[in-house]
Amino acid sequence: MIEVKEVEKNYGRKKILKGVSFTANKGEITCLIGINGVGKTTVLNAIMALTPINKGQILIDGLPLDKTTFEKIAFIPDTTTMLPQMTITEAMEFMKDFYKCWNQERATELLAFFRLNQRDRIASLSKGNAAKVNLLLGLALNVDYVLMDEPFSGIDMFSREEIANVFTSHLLENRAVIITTHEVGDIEHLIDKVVLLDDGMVTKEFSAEEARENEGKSVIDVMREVYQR
Ligand SMILES: Nc1ncnc2c1ncn2[C@@H]1O[C@H](COP(=O)(O)OP(=O)(O)OP(=O)(O)O)[C@@H](O)[C@H]1O
Repeated sequence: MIEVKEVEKNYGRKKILKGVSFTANKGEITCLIGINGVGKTTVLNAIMALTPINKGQILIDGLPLDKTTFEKIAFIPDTTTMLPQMTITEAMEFMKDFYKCWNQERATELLAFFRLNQRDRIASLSKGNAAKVNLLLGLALNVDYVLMDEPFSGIDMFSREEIANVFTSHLLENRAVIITTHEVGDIEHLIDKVVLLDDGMVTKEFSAEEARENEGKSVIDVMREVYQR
């Protein structure tokens, strides 16, 4: 389980996170939602210890962040992290050399899943295929926790559908996934838990299924109520 407890984060004098708390469990997809600049990426960066927090605590399987906890988490950013001249094969080889938990079999499966050509160079990829390569490189790691920052950003409808299919595949089974997205409609039916952020705080945390079944509300309906839009 990932536990984010009363996390506060300032950039200079600006308070970005003002006591954010939520949990993400294995076998569940937790979706962090909020308007531009509310701090969604900051939360993911804090979980990866890419940015220090000012207050609060983040626990992975009950333990504070350290070298061993990083081996349990894959971070899938919304930008390409590989060198543009690399081919997809070279990017995969780089990951294999760098991470002990690289799973080549799963990488090969993901190549086929996303119908990618491993000889293509990173620089030549469309935005949709670049996002799929990011997902491939992250999901091929044998880790329990996966953080995805805006995997659907700027991507056409068909690629978004292909990416959404990964959520119902065995590739995410038994993992805890935290995703940030503005394209809620694409994965609304796949989300287990929703964490709504506003003004540096969690304004609502709810089960998407319970909202659907008990109140007949979609995630977007609940968002409209909370944000009064
Ligand atoms: N390294 C940094 N230095 C200073 N301010 C930063 C830094 N990183 C982020 N911020 C600020 O922190 C706030 C939250 O940024 P963050 O990227 O976490 O928001 P977000 O919710 O992910 O936004 P978006 O939906 O646009 O991706 C923004 O006001 C941003 O300008």
